[in-house]
Amino acid sequence: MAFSFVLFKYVCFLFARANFCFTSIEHFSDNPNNTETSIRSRKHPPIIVEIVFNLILPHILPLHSFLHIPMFVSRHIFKANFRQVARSAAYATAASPSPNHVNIVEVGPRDGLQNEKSVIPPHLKVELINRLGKAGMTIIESGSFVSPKWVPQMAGTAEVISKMKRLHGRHYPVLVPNMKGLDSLLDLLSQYPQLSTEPPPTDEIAIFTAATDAFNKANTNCTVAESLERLEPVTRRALEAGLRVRGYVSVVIACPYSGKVDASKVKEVSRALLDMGCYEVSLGDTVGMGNPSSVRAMLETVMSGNGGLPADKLAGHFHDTYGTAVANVMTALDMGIRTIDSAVGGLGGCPYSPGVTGNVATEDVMYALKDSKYKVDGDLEAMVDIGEWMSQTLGRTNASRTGKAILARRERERKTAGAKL
Ligand SMILES: CC(C)(COP(=O)([O-])OP(=O)([O-])OC[C@H]1O[C@@H](n2cnc3c(N)ncnc32)[C@H](O)[C@@H]1OP(=O)([O-])[O-])[C@@H](O)C(=O)NCCC(=O)NCCSC(=O)C[C@@](C)(O)CC(=O)[O-]
Repeated sequence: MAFSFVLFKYVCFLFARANFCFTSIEHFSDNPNNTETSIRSRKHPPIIVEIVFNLILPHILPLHSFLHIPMFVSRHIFKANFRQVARSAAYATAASPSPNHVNIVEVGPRDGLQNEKSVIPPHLKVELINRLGKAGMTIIESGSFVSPKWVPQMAGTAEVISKMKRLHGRHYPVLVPNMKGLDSLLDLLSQYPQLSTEPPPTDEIAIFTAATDAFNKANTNCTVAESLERLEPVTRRALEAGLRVRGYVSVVIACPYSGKVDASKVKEVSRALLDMGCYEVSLGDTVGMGNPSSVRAMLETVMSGNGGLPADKLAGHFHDTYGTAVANVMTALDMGIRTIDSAVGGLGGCPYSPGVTGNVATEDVMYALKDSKYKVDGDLEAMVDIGEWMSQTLGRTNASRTGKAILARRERERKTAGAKL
């Protein structure tokens, strides 16, 4: 009997300690500069469980009880404060090991596939994401919680992100256009046990708007101002749920409906997204008409003058319609930007920009930065294999110049080796 009593006391104590550790993780993860722990700490036990285990039981069975009251109080005070901080301060896309480390946001599974003619089965998307993770991609945009009536290719995202292999320390953002999309995502996340050692399906959403009303109406059926109004509560709720929020501004150079874009509008919309709580804004040359000179001019306007945005809050997102995407990436890097969106095999297009070709190929970016002062994560040879596999599977031409060159080199080497035998 006495033994059982002591055992019970220790179980209570251990539970309280575990709860305290868990609380500490949550405080830490709410620190916006920490990107690693947030995935394990979206929720905490119901308050009644805490009261029983942290306050009542330790007093009935007084063991380290002096610790529990301050723990309980601090937990509930700090929780609110850290959330405030999270909203206004900044995450980094990833903790960059050096000032010349370039973060690649691999957008192939989302931006790359959303414009395919046929609907791609979830298992194929899962396979693509798994291969990209294995090849060392650290941020993989994995799908969209948008209306399947608008973008049928993104249907099944919940299944994809539930089934893909989630690697620790990686991020798998998904696009969310409105509260309905966020509701669906949060519903899914609520099914994952809070103390699981498995990362949840995602810890990040991306919201999107544009620099022109015409494009935004075609893309999301509302003006830019209306979209910002719609996205503010979505962002707030996502941050409260412990998710990272990234923003996109489309058509930063040219709009397929209204022509040349005023860069000061790009600056204004980007600022609005950062003020809302986005940790970073990706500037999309959606139609791929930019060249180094227009990209530089746009970035100069966005980054300088009154309310200029810092380079570490911006990312470059270039489509390759005119073959200038790699040059535009180099221009953005030269201007201090260190996050680039790209898609394996140069997959992509945009459903609301007819004629637009894919994103800059990840392989081409990796090759362009090889032996330079810039460093990127990932295995180029493995990415070439993935780009070729995906292109063949989709029955499309591999759009990566580097991919094709490396495949040709391998073929030559294979023939030379065969001839020697
Ligand atoms: C924003 C809406 C929904 C407005 O579309 P809407 O028609 O105005 O919305 P609604 O609220 O009237 O709803 C219409 C129907 O959609 C449903 N619905 C509504 N929301 C959702 C949702 N989240 N998930 C699932 N279903 C949804 C809703 O329930 C309803 O269903 P019904 O009653 O008719 O059966 C729509 O315009 C939309 O989904 N647009 C998404 C477009 C898109 O995904 N574009 C591509 C991504 S952006 C991009 O590629 C650019 C980027 C980021 O890569 C950067 C660059 O290159 O520039």
